[in-house]
Amino acid sequence: MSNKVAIITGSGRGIGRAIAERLVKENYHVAIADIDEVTAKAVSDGINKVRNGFAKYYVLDVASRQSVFDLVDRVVNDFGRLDVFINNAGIAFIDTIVASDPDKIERLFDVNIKGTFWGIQAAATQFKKQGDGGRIINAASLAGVEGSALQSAYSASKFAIRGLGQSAAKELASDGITVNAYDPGIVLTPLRDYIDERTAQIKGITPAVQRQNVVNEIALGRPASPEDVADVVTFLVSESAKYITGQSILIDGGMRFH
Ligand SMILES: NC(=O)C1=CN([C@@H]2O[C@H](COP(=O)(O)OP(=O)(O)OC[C@H]3O[C@@H](n4cnc5c(N)ncnc54)[C@H](O)[C@@H]3O)[C@@H](O)[C@H]2O)C=CC1
Ligand SMILES: CC(=O)C(C)=O
Repeated sequence: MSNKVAIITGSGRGIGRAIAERLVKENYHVAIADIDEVTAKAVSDGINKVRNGFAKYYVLDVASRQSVFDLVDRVVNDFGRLDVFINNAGIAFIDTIVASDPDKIERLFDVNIKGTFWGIQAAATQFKKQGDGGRIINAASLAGVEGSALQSAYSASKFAIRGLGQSAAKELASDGITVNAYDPGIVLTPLRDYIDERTAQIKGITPAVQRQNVVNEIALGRPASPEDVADVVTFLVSESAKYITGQSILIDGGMRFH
C-alpha cells in the first residue's frame, strides 16, 4: 500500500475528526480510533463515501495500554504500516481545586497523561520495527503552557504531555522519529461547550457571557475552528516539518489566560 497511514485517537468528533478528514485530503489512510463506536463509525463511513477504503474505525479506551498496542497491531494488519500517530483523545472536567473529585482526577490523568504515554510507546515500538522513522503528534493545550483557574487537573495533565513529548523527542530522534504537540486555545467543539457551561455554572453567569468573556481575550477576535487546528497538524506531518521536533505550537489566536 503506497499511501501513508495515520492513527488519530479521539477522532469520532471535534478536533480529531477534522484532523482525520484533512489527512485523507493529503492522501493518508486514517484509523478513526475512539471510545465512542457510534461517532467513530459515522466519521469513517463519511470518509469512505468520498474516498472508499481510506478510513477504518477502531473502538478503544486510550487509558488501556494493551488496547493502544492492539490498536497499532490492528492498523498495521489492515493498512500495511504506520507513519503518523496522533494522541488527540483527551477529557476535561471543570471544578475548584478544593472540590475536585479524586476519581475524576485519576480518570483524567489516566486518559490524558497515561493514554498519551501508551500512544508514544506503541507508535515508537512500531516505528523502530519499520526502521524508517515516523511522526508522533500530541494534543496539549494553552492550558498546558499557562495554568488556568477551575482547570487544575486538566492543566496539569497538559503540562505533563508537553514534558513527556519533549523527553520522547530527545530519546527517539536517533530513530528518525519526531515528536511534537499542538496547543490550542479556544476551539469550538463539544468539549469547549462543556467547559463554558460548567465554568459559567460555577461563576454564576450564563454560558453565553462566559463564552464572550473568553473570546474577548483572543487577539484575532474569534475562537479557532477544528479545521484551524487540522491545518497546523497537517504542517507537522508534512515533509516541510521533517527538521522540527520537541516543539509545541500555540494555536490560540494571540490569547493568554488572565
Ligand atoms: N476544544 C478546545 O478548546 C481544546 C481542546 N484541546 C485538546 O484537543 C483534544 C481534542 O479536543 P476536542 O476535540 O475539543 O474534544 P471532544 O470532547 O470534542 O472530542 C474528544 C474525542 O475523544 C474521544 N475520547 C474521549 N476519551 C477517550 C478515551 N479514553 N479513549 C478514546 N477516545 C476518547 C471522545 O469520544 C471524543 O470523540 C483533547 O486532547 C483536548 O484536551 C486542547 C485545547 C483546547
Ligand atoms: C479545553 C482547553 O484546553 C482550553 C484551553 O480551554
